[in-house]
Amino acid sequence: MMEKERALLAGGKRKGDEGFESSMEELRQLALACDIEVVGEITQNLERIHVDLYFGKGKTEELRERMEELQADIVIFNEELTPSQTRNLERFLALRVIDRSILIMDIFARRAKTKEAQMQVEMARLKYMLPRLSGLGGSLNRQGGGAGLHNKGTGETKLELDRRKIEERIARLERELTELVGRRQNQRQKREKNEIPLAALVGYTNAGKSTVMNSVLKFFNTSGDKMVLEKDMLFATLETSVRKITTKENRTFLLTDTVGFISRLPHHLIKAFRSTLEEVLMADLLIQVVDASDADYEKQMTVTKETLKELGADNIPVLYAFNKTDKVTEEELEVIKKEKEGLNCIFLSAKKEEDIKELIGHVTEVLFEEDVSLDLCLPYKDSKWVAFLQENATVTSLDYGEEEIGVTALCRKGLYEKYFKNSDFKIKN
Ligand SMILES: Nc1nc2c(ncn2[C@@H]2O[C@H](COP(=O)(O)OP(=O)(O)OP(=O)(O)O)[C@@H](O)[C@H]2O)c(=O)[nH]1
Ligand SMILES: [Mg+2]
Repeated sequence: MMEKERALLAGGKRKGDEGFESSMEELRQLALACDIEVVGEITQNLERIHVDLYFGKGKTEELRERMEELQADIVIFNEELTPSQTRNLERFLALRVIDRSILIMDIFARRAKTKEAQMQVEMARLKYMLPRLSGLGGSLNRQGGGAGLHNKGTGETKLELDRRKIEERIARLERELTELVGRRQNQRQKREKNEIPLAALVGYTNAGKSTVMNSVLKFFNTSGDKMVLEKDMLFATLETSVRKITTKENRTFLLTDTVGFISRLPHHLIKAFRSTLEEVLMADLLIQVVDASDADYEKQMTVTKETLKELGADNIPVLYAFNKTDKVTEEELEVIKKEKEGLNCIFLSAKKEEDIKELIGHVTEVLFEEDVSLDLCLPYKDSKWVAFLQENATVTSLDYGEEEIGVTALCRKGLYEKYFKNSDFKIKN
């Protein structure tokens, strides 16, 4: 078996950064998920980040000593380092220096299963690498006899070549991704035409989105749609999956499971996954799943809110689903309830049938609140509209008369306006 890399974690705490300790713990989890052994941690209260080495000189010296002492192979910083910080630190420590972004991208790369997710991760990694290439170039130059970074040596030529190759690869990935996304948008347009409402499960990684999705499938679906992966690990889900849900009242909507968010998500990754998360932008309702049993749930809600904003999804109504209530005491629950008074929220355990039913009750209430009730008399030549309504609305009664078919149905406002409002149909009420 290959020996695991031994890592020292490093982080600087800025004034007022309440979530610092938990983000260090999260960094540890991220390292574990990358099969890295964490041998120690070094932190400091920082007034400001130093441009050249992240920490000040003294602390960096201490870092070097600690690494030697613990026989660490790498150091992992808790936030994204600039290309020059990485370069300077690697020179100073003579060891590999990585950061939180690399870990997250590495995990995404391991978990990506679909072609699209793999391409997105590759693109994020290449974009991260591009400005950092000169680091590699630097070492090439050193091999070539200590030439400086800006000298036109053989190293520089090689560097240019590498850079061009990467740029070409990025351009190609971008083209292919645009094509894929275009294809998906077509599917989406079809859906829009049908006016089936869409609710998206969003939230922090490991909050229980996929578990909620599976429970909904279990308790509401008869068509045996495929379950999604739920697991106690960071970023279990990397692609969005959409499933059709039909309630007892015969109301149909789409539910989508999405990639989880995390604090300090690498910027390139957000951009790369934006197309996947476009499902979220299309949603009529966001169900934000919150792990109520996590001491950091507040912070996680803030991060989710910020990420949604960055994606441009901050104008969609949100239903907050405080999950894992089976893991918290009555008292703790009361505190959260008081704290969140006034928010549109619901408390549940994803594993309890009655809770899931209540959740779906709320969801349908929001999704169908603007429904219009239709009462139509259709001549037999227009009977195809019966099938249309059966497919796209909730038909509540059908009456086959001698000349006409009487149909009553609940349909979405958009559907009503598009097909029925200004039509020649005889509308009863
Ligand atoms: N006790 C308890 N555990 C839960 C509940 N909901 C989810 N879990 C557990 O929490 C872990 C994470 O669940 P997932 O559904 O995979 O979380 P996720 O939000 O989809 O996570 P990512 O896909 O990584 O973003 C799993 O081990 C679940 O079994 C709940 O209501 N109660
Ligand atoms: Mg998931």
